Amino acid sequence: GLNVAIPNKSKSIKDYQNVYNDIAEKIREEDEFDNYIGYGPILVRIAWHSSGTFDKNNMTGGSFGGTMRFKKEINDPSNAGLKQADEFLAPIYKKHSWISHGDLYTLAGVTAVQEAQGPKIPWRPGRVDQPENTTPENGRLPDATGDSSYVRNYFGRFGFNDTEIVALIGAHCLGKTHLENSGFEGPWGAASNVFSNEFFVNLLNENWKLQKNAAGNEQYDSPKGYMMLPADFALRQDNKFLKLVKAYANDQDLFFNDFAKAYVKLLESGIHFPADQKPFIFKTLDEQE
Ligand code: HEM
Ligand SMILES: NC(=O)CCn1cnc2ccccc21
Repeated sequence: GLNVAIPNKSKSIKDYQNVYNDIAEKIREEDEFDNYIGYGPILVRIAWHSSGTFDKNNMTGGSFGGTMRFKKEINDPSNAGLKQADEFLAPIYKKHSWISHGDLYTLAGVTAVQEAQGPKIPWRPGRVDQPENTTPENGRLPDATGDSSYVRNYFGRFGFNDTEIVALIGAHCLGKTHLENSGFEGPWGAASNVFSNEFFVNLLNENWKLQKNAAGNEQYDSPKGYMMLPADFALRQDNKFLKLVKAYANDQDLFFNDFAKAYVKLLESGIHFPADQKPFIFKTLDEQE
């Protein structure tokens, strides 16, 4: 059924900014993680994967219940590598255990985008931890080998349109694929921890070659050592997606605005918030110097 947010009346934006700051400082502190990419990208991924189990057809899954904390969900093969994000957040939860896990995972994803110089992501608390038996079954996250109709159909389960789909996948400007996690590898070039429209610029401008990687999976590789998943490349292979890819490659502000809106919609999928609950917009560490 529909999940109704229950904001903690005793907590203000100050309390949540403190959690944001602890996450942001820990990201800065532990900068050597994953060959100096840092924890930002996998915090974005755990926020997306905890939300990405939502299914509007039966109103199950999504970020509300914080079920990523349970073995069944974190051990989903689609979540390979995300235990490191969960372990990163454990001391944050220990210090602020008044927060729900659903709010913590999504707030971490907001913090990571903003601290990577990305757009401001308005965020609302009120997710309530649900018991282990509400954990959705494995297999609700997308397949990296999908084509454009697979991708459009997959995100249709959330009610996302083409603009929201292309904008969201632009988060692949962050981090990298790891053979041991997903069976895809790269980029060998400097994977980025700065949020930008580079994913779209590379997708359009690089000289891509489809080839088998060391795990025997096909991926697109470029002479500069960049890579794209088949599901990434699918955005070039559909006219409506391609139009959006070009728009974002040529206008980073447009990408930032559309990404912020779609990311909020993703992180809040399946949740009803009180009409009068205004979102919080957090300051970055740099803005609080
Ligand atoms: C068609 C949809 C998508 C597919 C098939 C997909 C697939 C993947 C795969 C296979 C990886 C590599 C994981 C690893 O090997 O460590 C990855 C990483 C990542 N994904 Fe996606 N993804 C999709 C959509 C999204 C969305 C909507 C977001 C966020 C809004 C996102 C954010 C990320 C980030 C930040 C990483 C890098 C993680 C790291 O550096 O460890 N992805 N994705
Ligand atoms: N800069 C790169 O070539 C890596 C970009 N990239 C493409 N698809 C991706 C999927 C996840 C993380 C980074 C990804």
